Amino acid sequence: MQTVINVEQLSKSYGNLLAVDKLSLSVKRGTVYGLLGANGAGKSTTIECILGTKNADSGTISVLGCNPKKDRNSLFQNVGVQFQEGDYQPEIKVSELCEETACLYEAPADWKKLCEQFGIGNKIGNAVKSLSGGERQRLFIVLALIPNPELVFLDELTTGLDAKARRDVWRILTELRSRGLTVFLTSHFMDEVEVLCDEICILRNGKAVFFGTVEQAKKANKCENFEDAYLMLSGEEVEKE
Ligand SMILES: Nc1ncnc2c1ncn2[C@@H]1O[C@H](COP(=O)(O)OP(=O)(O)OP(=O)(O)O)[C@@H](O)[C@H]1O
Repeated sequence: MQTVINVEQLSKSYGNLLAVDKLSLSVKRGTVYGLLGANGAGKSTTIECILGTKNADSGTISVLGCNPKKDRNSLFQNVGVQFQEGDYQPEIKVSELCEETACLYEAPADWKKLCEQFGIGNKIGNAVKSLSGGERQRLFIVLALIPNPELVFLDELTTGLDAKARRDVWRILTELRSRGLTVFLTSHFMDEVEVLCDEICILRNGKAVFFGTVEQAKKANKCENFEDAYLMLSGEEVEKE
């Protein structure tokens, strides 16, 4: 299977704080990869270094065969990114923001269809700022998918979504994966990780402490429940006696 993301020995510090410590990982095409860890573990910093929006101190990164620092244009066309809060004009409508985004890409997806799929089809005439938190979150996933990307980064995928919206997002992502999309996500919801992720990496204070599948994490820690295994590995809960 083709490798879509390859990270070798990535390190990044902020002053004295080592946020990412010699991290190496690789992601295969058509899979969902979960980067997990407690608040402050280094997930967003890793994603920003992979995207080239932050400078790593050391290490090598390849995304879709490109160097994210040097091949920005080619990556921009093929990679989608979900932002937590967008940088949009205050009065802009959903339709306008989608249209403006679609104009930036050579082969954009049908944004109206995406809005329908994500349950905000009836909101396209509304101002973005008037959307509820969960609706805005869904809009940001739509915006990430408008490029028709080969690879999409979804940071805190379903934070703020209600139960039905989360299930809908899972269903759509599973469908997109079956059509070859590669997904790199972070999530604090272990039920979501269990449903979606083919492989995971758990970070603890910037260091990778586990690579593998959800099943392997459970087995290695003798846990029936993945959240228990995750809490032990991530250091969010003291290990069992
Ligand atoms: N610009 C910055 N300047 C200084 N410290 C930073 C900066 N950005 C992040 N950090 C610190 O680096 C560490 C890793 O942060 P990062 O945002 O990567 O964590 P995270 O795993 O994404 O956390 P969360 O789950 O809360 O989003 C944290 O201790 C954070 O306070």
